Order: sequence, then structure tokens, then C-alpha cells
Amino acid sequence: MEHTIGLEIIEVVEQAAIASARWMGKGEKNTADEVAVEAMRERMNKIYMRGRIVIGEGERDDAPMLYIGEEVGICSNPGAQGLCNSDELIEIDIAVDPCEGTNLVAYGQPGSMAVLAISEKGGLFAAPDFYMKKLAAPPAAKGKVDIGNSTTENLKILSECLDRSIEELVVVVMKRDRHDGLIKEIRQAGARVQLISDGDVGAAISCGFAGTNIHCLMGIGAAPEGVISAAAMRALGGHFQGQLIYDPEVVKTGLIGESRQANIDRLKSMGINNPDKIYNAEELASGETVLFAACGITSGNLMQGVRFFHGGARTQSLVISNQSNTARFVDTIHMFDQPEYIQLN
Ligand SMILES: O=C(COP(=O)(O)O)[C@@H](O)[C@H](O)[C@H](O)[C@H](O)COP(=O)(O)O
Ligand SMILES: [Mn+2]
Ligand SMILES: [Mn+2]
Repeated sequence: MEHTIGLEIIEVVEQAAIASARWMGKGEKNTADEVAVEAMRERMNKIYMRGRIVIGEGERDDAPMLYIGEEVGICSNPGAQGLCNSDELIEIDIAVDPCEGTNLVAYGQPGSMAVLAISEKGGLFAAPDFYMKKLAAPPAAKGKVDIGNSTTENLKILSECLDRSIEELVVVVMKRDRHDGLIKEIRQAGARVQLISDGDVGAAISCGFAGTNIHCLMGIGAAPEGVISAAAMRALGGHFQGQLIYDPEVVKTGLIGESRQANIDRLKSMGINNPDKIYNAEELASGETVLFAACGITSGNLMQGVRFFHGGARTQSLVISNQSNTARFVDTIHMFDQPEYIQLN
């Protein structure tokens, strides 16, 4: 899979990032999102692959593009299957977030990215459009911290695993009312908190790399983003655990369903009989082959954002593979027409 689509998925996230970056700072989050979706889909449909979107644009809204269940790629088209070789005809599942951090793009804030994860059919947990409690930590803490522990306990373990004092730890938490207690406990334990308004995929993956000055992600974000984060963390050997959150009282935004019970019923109807199950990265991204790709829209910890120049743009992407065991940073210059110069810096 990596050989057939490895390079092409870079272009998929690059095209989405470039389209969205044109709307950076314009205060129009929906447009920044829509153009990314459109560009991602258009490029994806030029790939010789047989893909199915398992995480995409909301399962409950009637999304016209990259909706859950949509088939993408040339080889998904029965008429075109004769053009595809056996590798290209392998069914693959794709999780996408063409614009992760739409608010960040709209308001010109750091950390937004176009992102996707790919595995063979059934290799990615088809997370419902719910929330997820998440715990991400560096490879040294994999399997040692645990989402079932108290926050204080996890910070102690993390400090031992990373051989640094609790005071030297930085924990990323999304700034939400639901996290008031969590933030208080992290501070009381002595660690430092980096609050983010959006974009917990970037925060989770930053834990996979030393040198980002992010040592842990804690708190509740969206479940689909949890699966995408898990795909990257699995390939990086980092720690990631997620637990679905289905109680509107816990989430506090009121954006998920009418009641706790209605949500439990909905999960059951989707085949999730234990709504409290704790999933690790290997369960959320269980496929033999797991590929992750992201391209910065606005600059963040891991990647620079899109930099336009007259007639072109420069992008930075990250492709992670559990097959080649690589995390590849890709720096690309895109020439839209005949630029008079190609800007490096
Ligand atoms: O920040 C996020 C928004 O993603 P997107 O809609 O694709 O721009 C994600 O990283 C978060 O995981 C998540 O969607 C967020 O935590 C949702 O929480 P809330 O704002 O309280 O509904
Ligand atoms: Mn997102
Ligand atoms: Mn998004």
C-alpha cells in the first residue's frame, strides 16, 4: 500500500492545505473547511486505489463530499477496475480531516493541518461522531501511563519515564469548561499546562517527538480526531489511549445527542456494546499497515504552514508509516503557473 499510494497521499494533504490556507485569517471557518474538503477529494479521486471513507464529514449531517461511506479513488469505480493492478484493487479505509482546526485557520492561529490516515479495510476504528477522553504521551511512557489512573499519578509516572521533574513537564489541554478540574489538578501536581483552543491532533502527535516541548495531551476532544491521532502514534510507538464520552453533562458543550441514555442506545445500534471501553492505539488503528499524512495549513509545532509567493507556494508535510518505520518530513515547492522566481525563504 505504501508503495502504491505513499507519495500520492502527500499531494492529497498538500492540496487540501493550500486550498484552506488561502482562507487563512479571513474569519470564514466554513469556507476554509469546504475548500479543503473539495481539494482533498479531487486529488484523492486521481489515485489508483480503492478507498472508502470511514471517518469523514459528519455522519449525521448530509455532507456532500468525503462523507462516511463514500468510495474514493479510480479503482473504486467498477468501470475502471480493469485499469488497476492487484495492489491497487486492495480495499482500503481512509480517515480524513481535511481542515483540522478550522477556527485556527479562520483566525490565523497556529497549529492547523490537513490530515488523513489510511489502513487496509477494517484497520481503523470507525469512531462515531462523539467525544473521546484522550491520553497521549511519548514512546518512553507507552503502556506505563494509563487513562484509568489519576492525573497526578500519570504525571508522576511520566516524570520518571522521561527522567525530568513534574515541574519540567508540559501538558496540553483544550481550553474548555469541562477541563477546569483537570487543569487545576495538573497545576497542583506541579506540571505546566499549555491551553489550546483547537487542534488536538497536532498536540497528540507532538508527544510522539522529543523536542516539541509537549510531553502529554490530556482531556476530551472529538472521537474521530482520536482515531487519526492514534494512527500516527501507533506508527511512532507513542502512547495513545481513548475512551468514548457520550454523556452531554460531561462534555458540557451540549453538542452530542439528547441524553446519556439516547447516546448509549445509539452506540449499541452501531455495535458498541461497552461504551466505556478504553481503546489503545493498536485498537483504534489496528490494521497491519497504517499510514498517516498531514500538511501544515498554519505553522505549528511539527510543520510549517503554507507559504505563498507570487505564482507558487511552499508546504511542509509529515508522512508516518508503520511499514517502513519512517516519519518523513516533506518540503515541497508548488509551481502554480510560471513563477518568475521560486521563493525559498
Ligand atoms: O479542534 C478541533 C476541531 O476540529 P475541526 O472541526 O476539524 O476544525 C479538534 O481538534 C478537537 O478534537 C475537537 O473537535 C474539539 O475538541 C471539539 O470540542 P468542542 O469544541 O468542545 O465541541
Ligand atoms: Mn478536526
Ligand atoms: Mn475539520
